[in-house]
Amino acid sequence: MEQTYYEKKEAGEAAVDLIHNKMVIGLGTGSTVYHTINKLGEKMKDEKLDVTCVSTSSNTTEFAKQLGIKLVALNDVQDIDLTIDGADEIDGDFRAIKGGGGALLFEKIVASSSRKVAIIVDSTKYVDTIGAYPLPVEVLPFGYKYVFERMVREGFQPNLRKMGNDPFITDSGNFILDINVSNIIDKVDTINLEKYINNIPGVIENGLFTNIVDVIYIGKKDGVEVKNREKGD
Ligand SMILES: O=C[C@H](O)[C@H](O)[C@H](O)COP(=O)(O)O
Repeated sequence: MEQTYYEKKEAGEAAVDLIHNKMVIGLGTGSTVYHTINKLGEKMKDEKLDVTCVSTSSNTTEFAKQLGIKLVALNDVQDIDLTIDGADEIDGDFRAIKGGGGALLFEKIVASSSRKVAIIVDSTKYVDTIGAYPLPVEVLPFGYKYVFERMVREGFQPNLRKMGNDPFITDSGNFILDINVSNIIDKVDTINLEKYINNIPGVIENGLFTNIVDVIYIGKKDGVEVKNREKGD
């Protein structure tokens, strides 16, 4: 088994231990959460676990349905007990970059609605400082060129994400600009950067998750390391 795959599986499955009967669970998106969803499906059958889930993407919805996992719309729950999701990068300050798969908008809304957020990653994604991974920014197709040009002027070196020859379209019908924040991430307050980008007219959301993550599960070759955020951080 490839090392990264193994680490994703270990981390994804370990986080299922956080799920208990009658909980409302936010299910993230991607190849790491795939293992969480799969394991949850098994646990629901084996232990007759009764949980209700909220999905963050059409892909996750499809997979969870195949496993018979009970899904409800976010608007139909009071709040979410726990969300489990992957990330493209995360650091020791519990700052993450998400959206490599294009699901950042629903992921951020679901994570923001959750009492607890667990991020599951393989060891390559746990870094000293986030920023090497391009930051996904979801933009409205209307006038996206304005946002693009502004990003160029401000040194963010944007790339319009493509699917073949066409723009990649998110589940909400928007485009994604992948921008470079590697030069500034250490020079600015990332909470302000997250807000600054979202304040540009036409930007819907960006993949910086600066003040949301409570616990990180890192898959490693010799097991899973769990890092809990200190209260008050
Ligand atoms: O849009 C996608 C999400 O933010 C994913 O959670 C993130 O890209 C990590 O995905 P994966 O677990 O497939 O590496």
